[in-house]
Amino acid sequence: MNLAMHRVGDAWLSVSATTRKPRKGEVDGQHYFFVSNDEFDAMVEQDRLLEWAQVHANRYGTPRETVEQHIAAGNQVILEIDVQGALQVREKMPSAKLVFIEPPSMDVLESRLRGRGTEAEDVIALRMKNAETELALKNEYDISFINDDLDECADALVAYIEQSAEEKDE
Ligand SMILES: Nc1ncnc2c1ncn2[C@@H]1O[C@H](COP(=O)(O)OP(=O)(O)OP(=O)(O)O)[C@@H](O)[C@H]1O
Ligand SMILES: Nc1nc2c(ncn2[C@@H]2O[C@H](COP(=O)(O)O)[C@@H](O)[C@H]2O)c(=O)[nH]1
Repeated sequence: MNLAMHRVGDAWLSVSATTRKPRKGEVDGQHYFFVSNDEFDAMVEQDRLLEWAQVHANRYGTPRETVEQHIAAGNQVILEIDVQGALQVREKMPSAKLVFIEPPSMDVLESRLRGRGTEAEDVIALRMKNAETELALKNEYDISFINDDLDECADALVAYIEQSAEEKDE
């Protein structure tokens, strides 16, 4: 696996490994590293994942090596991960900032998931149930933003990342 991260402004976004099958248009190494169950098992056994979790019936994990290299170089790293993974990262890296991105309402989330047209009904139901569980853990996070207008939410996130970087440098 050729480990990669994407540059996002001044920060770096980690590409996760997953056992989920690619959706139409998803590219291996760009959206995720799409791996088999055996390959994921090997990454766990070799301690090559900073965190990992079973999310909506598949496994997802953050490759440790590139994240640690970027942090050692003084870069900011963004992980787009579920609540189980976020709490594992906080244990291992107490200075990590946890940002919860929440939908404007459960109805909006459901209509967005349906609108994507990539999940079967049973998977949409599972994602909705898990969203309730995740929302219940929102107070564990450092801050939360409502993802109503995408650009506004992205701007709020970028401003928080920049503010966190300034506080770290002080
Ligand atoms: N602000 C927004 N406005 C309109 N559509 C959005 C917005 N944010 C996300 N979407 C769309 O909603 C759908 C679900 O996105 P989301 O990232 O929440 O899904 P997910 O990755 O399945 O969920 P999760 O990360 O919580 O498991 C996608 O099709 C996405 O493009
Ligand atoms: N714990 C982790 N969760 C991750 C990781 N990469 C993604 N995710 C989360 O999985 C769900 C579903 O993603 P999808 O692409 O199938 O819609 C979502 O909540 C992601 O945040 C990871 O490396 N670790």
